[in-house]
Amino acid sequence: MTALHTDLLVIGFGKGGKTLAAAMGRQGRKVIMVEQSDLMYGGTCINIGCVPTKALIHRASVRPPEADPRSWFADSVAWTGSLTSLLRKKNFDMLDSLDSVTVVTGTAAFIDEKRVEVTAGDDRLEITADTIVINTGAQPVVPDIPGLRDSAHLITGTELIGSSDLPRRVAVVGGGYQGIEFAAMLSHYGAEATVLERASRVLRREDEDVAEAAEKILRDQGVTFVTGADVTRVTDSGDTAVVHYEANGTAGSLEVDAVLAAAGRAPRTAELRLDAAGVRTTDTGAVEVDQYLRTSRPHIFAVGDVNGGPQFTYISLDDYRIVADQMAGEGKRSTADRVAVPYTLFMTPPLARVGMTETEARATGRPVRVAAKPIAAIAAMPRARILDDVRGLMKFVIDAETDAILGAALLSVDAQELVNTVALAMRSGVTASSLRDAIWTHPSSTEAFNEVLANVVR
Ligand SMILES: Cc1cc2nc3c(=O)[nH]c(=O)nc-3n(C[C@H](O)[C@H](O)[C@H](O)COP(=O)(O)OP(=O)(O)OC[C@H]3O[C@@H](n4cnc5c(N)ncnc54)[C@H](O)[C@@H]3O)c2cc1C
Ligand SMILES: NC(=O)c1ccc[n+]([C@@H]2O[C@H](COP(=O)([O-])OP(=O)(O)OC[C@H]3O[C@@H](n4cnc5c(N)ncnc54)[C@H](O)[C@@H]3O)[C@@H](O)[C@H]2O)c1
Repeated sequence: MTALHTDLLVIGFGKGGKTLAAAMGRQGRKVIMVEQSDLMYGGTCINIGCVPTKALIHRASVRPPEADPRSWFADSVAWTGSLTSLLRKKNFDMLDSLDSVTVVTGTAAFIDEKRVEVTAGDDRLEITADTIVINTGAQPVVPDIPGLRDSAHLITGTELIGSSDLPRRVAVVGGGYQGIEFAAMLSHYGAEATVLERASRVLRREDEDVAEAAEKILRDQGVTFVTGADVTRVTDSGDTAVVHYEANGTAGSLEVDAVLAAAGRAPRTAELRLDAAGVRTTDTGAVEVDQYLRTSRPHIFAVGDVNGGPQFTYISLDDYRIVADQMAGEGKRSTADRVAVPYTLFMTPPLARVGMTETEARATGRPVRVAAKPIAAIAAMPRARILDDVRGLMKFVIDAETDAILGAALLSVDAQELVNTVALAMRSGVTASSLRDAIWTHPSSTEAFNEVLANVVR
């Protein structure tokens, strides 16, 4: 077995790890990046996550009327494949072009707290490192439903976006981010999508008025929701599967071509042999870290989905900043600094959120003011009419005493961009009145803030 020593070993080509590898490599440190698959250079987001899903969602919205939806789906999958290949190559080159960085393709596992073994077929490589960063991401959870794991019709999101064959009828198990985005996307391509969600409603993190508005848009578009659903069994029957469930005391079943597992993603640690290194995990199977992302072994860090934090690419990127600050900065940055972290659910139009919901704000006991308006009623936002989509609403939750913005829910065209302005305002202490009275370009979606923030509804 060959043995190497390096300053920094990164396990997994995710967002935080690759950014750290490039930054430390540019500073002249010796870095080894280990990635288990050459189809995953660049990690989940660009290969099987954010980028391909949003590309397919976008392509669904630009289908020419004369194009057959199924052929358009196949074309879109091919187009998306070219895009991810391009990004994968750029990501590989970003590290490979640095003299001090080596990319090793193989699966990493700890031998002890300083030594890691990388395996690729019969090849073995032993690496020792001063600092080790675990960035192995997460993997889909397939719920333990009788018949599901053995069903020939079970698919994950990765399989769905890699196949040019659009399933005609799909049961989506789980109504979280993946469930809703995939169901919305599939229905845009003409498939029948039914979301089976265990909880009593979808989007349960959102205020009821916001969740209802979003759900109505999805239902109008053709997505079916079964909430309070206990999926009891999946049985294959030739070319189709039958999904049996109980919801609100009633038994039901669905015959479908595919059953999509969208019931969450669990930290990926199984292959790492963390025990050998003395790296502890939490009850949920994540690598246990402190606010500086150090594991129970101080020279080993964990960044991204594997450390059990919010599963977003930009959180993995911020994890990089914290570890880089530990390795080469003042060591002050921590997860505790994070304020007003926004997120976007990419339905059409998108639902973006930041800060507290109205329910959360009222639960604090402070006086709360709510400013809101349906998009169709906002005269100062012709942008939505130009894009021919006036669905949705905007809602701001404001501290009635201090005028501070406590949170916002934006269900509208461009919401994925708008929310970043609101988040920056919240972080910078910009008041609701300042956001309301600011000068914005025209025609833009941001100018809606002039009108919505002036419309106090309660
Ligand atoms: C369908 C889907 C859509 C999403 N959409 C969004 C979105 O719109 N916006 C957003 O912010 N987030 C989105 N996410 C979440 C986002 O993709 C993840 O939070 C993010 O990619 C996590 O990055 P990471 O740094 O944790 O590692 P990852 O990017 O997951 O990288 C981990 C890497 O480690 C490798 N690896 C694993 N084990 C080993 C091992 N033992 N040895 C060597 N290599 C190993 C894996 O092959 C992988 O390449 C989406 C996720 C999915 C699945
Ligand atoms: N736009 C984005 O930012 C985006 C998009 C996709 C994924 N992601 C990330 O990926 C992560 C994983 O997404 P996800 O949607 O798989 O997970 P999730 O945790 O968001 O949602 C999983 C849903 O499945 C339900 N569920 C679990 N078991 C079930 C069962 N047996 N039957 C019915 N319902 C069941 C849960 O109640 C939950 O609502 C998310 O947490 C998110 O951070 C982000």
